Amino acid sequence: MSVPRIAFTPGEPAGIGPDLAVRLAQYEWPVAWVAIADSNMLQQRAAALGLPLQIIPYDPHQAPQPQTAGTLTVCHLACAAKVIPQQLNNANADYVLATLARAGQGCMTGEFAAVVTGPVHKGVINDAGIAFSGHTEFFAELSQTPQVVMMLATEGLRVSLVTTHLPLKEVAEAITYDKVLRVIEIIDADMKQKWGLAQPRILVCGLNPHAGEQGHLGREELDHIIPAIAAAQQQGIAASGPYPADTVFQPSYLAHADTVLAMYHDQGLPVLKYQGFGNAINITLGLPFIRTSVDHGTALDRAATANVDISSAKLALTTAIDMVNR
Ligand SMILES: NC(=O)c1ccc[n+]([C@@H]2O[C@H](COP(=O)([O-])OP(=O)(O)OC[C@H]3O[C@@H](n4cnc5c(N)ncnc54)[C@H](O)[C@@H]3O)[C@@H](O)[C@H]2O)c1
Ligand SMILES: N[C@H](C(=O)O)[C@H](O)COP(=O)(O)O
Repeated sequence: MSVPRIAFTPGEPAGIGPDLAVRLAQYEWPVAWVAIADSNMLQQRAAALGLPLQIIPYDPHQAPQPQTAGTLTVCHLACAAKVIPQQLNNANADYVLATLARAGQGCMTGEFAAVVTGPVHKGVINDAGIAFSGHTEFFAELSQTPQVVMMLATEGLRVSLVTTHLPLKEVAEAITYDKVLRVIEIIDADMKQKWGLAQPRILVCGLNPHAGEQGHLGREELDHIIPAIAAAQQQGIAASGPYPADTVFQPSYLAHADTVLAMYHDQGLPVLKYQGFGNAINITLGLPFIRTSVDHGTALDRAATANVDISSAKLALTTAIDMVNR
């Protein structure tokens, strides 16, 4: 059986992404994983951390081999400016996006079986004059996928989102029948495929307090969410709701859920991160390839220090491997 090859993008070079790459490389892995990054910058980070690192230049024509401890295969893309850990520099924004594009294109051609992403700094990319809201939207656009779904998962809880990185004042307008139904369909299909669940149970939140209180606190439930749930049910999908978001995150509801579908970022993710920050991952559903990610940001203050928890990065890589094998 051939060894899968998985791309890893460390993301923002001044943040902890390079630390994650160096520290993951201290372990053996049953797959070939290829860091798409500046190899000099990674070598410097290893030196700053006092860790051994043998960089192997990536050759796409060589048969993938399981990664041995202390080695890191690197597809070298050069940073535009010298990287100083903990100091953002918008001169490197294009470099960060080039690493994502290289990984996404490699996934689409079958060169990589999956991509695992480290954290990027959305602010510095926008400061460089490039409109960017997140990996989720970037990979959707790159692969010309009209709708994808952000899901974060930790032990005992998975939260999916209808809208992702959208200003709050635009959320209500974005909650439409078509969008909610399509998101439910993607979750159903992907959870069957990626987790092997026969009938994923999707608990759908309302948008408004108390799920709209029969229209007295907003009409999005009556006009869009309830009809979308009904249409999904007619297709045989185990979607239910809408549930008030302040009620649904309780053990009695979660016992009957494979995922909770929140309407917007900060309706669902604070609960997930309260439960599992550092031991959770982010997965993009609906893409034509597998993408998993860490659950945290660039943690600039910790770059090139010993105070970096790599649990989420490990989980993102092992989950990608499981998904590839499935
Ligand atoms: N996957 C991603 O690309 C991703 C995810 C979330 C946030 N971000 C971006 O990261 C930037 C900073 O965001 P933030 O400050 O809200 O969140 P953050 O996750 O970077 O930091 C929040 C807190 O958690 C700590 N922390 C984070 N990861 C850690 C780790 N692995 N080990 C130890 N401590 C850790 C940080 O030091 C900080 O105290 C923003 O630009 C945001 O957009 C990116
Ligand atoms: N919304 C994510 C979180 O809070 O963890 C994070 O911003 C990353 O999103 P992307 O995977 O789209 O970059």
